[in-house]
Amino acid sequence: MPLPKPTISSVPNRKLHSETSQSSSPCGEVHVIVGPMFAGKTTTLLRRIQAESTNGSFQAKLCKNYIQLDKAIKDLCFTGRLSEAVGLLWRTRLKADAGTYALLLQECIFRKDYKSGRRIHAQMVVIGTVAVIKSNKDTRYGLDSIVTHDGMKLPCWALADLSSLRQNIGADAYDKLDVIGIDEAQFFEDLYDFCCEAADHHGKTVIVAGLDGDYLRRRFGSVLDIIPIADSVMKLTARCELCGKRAFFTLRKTDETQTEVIGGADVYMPVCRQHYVNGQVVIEAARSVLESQKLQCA
Ligand SMILES: Nc1ncnc2c1ncn2[C@@H]1O[C@H](COP(=O)(O)OP(=O)(O)O)[C@@H](O)[C@H]1O
Ligand SMILES: Cc1cn([C@H]2C[C@H](O)[C@@H](COP(=O)(O)O)O2)c(=O)[nH]c1=O
Repeated sequence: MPLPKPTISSVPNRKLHSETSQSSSPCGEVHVIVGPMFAGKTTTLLRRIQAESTNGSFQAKLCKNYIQLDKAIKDLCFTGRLSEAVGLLWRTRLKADAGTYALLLQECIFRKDYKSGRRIHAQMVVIGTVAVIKSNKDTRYGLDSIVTHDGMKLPCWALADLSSLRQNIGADAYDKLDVIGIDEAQFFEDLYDFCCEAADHHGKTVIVAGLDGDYLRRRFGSVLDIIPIADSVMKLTARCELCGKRAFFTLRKTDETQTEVIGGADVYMPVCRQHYVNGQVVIEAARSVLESQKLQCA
């Protein structure tokens, strides 16, 4: 006996853009990506954002013009003519469908064409697909982009707190958003409240990337607090800088003791358990030598 044809509404946990209004179907999703520094959290966040945009959680209205535009852009992308594809989108002043924007963005990132990427991202925010946010405490690569350790880059909103997103992009643009990506989540104090509201009441898919632990392996910010409200949790590992094994922890190389110290490979390195323990011993020893030298000088 043939199975009944699946309808859009039978697809679990997926919504059309028109269903995301706050009054009708408010259910969104929360996905959490954690791990030590250099584990690929930001890279995974960028990939998931692209995948979400292509998945069809948001659908632009299809009409003849859109279909032709999408096909033309895709053909240009697939034959490596990215700048022509971006130019075509601009000249026609039509909205492409979400998958096409995602493809363009992916191409821009892949070809390191950040100028076009910025324009595509701005357009995606306006038409209502995705907003990418990072903490404005992360000043390592400038404030207007999230950047991976190997140079992938995406324009973003650098905010002090998540509750200011709506005000920054405007209520209309916020309502149209389907996907919200948050990087450096450990620095946002209002992470829990924001994720609850955005996913439970505003129907957003929220993808969160951040450090679960600090350099002393203590919980960092509110990242662990959102595990109970998450649909999925992904714990990534890096490579231990000292032996190449899987690295679960981040070792701080300097003698600063405050929790928040912005930095990259100059200050931190990912390490396995063995080298974390050894490293802590070495750092403690160095610290006490320094302390005693300071006392002698005094
Ligand atoms: N020790 C390391 N282990 C794994 N990746 C590393 C390491 N050092 C540098 N990298 C680079 O960092 C990239 C991951 O960067 P990113 O996504 O920004 O990580 P995260 O956001 O978790 O800090 C990797 O693809 C790799 O090129
Ligand atoms: C371990 C640890 C890290 N930080 C800071 C250092 C960086 O600026 C970010 C993490 O960046 P990444 O994208 O995960 O590479 O957090 C800190 O302030 N305190 C710490 O203990």
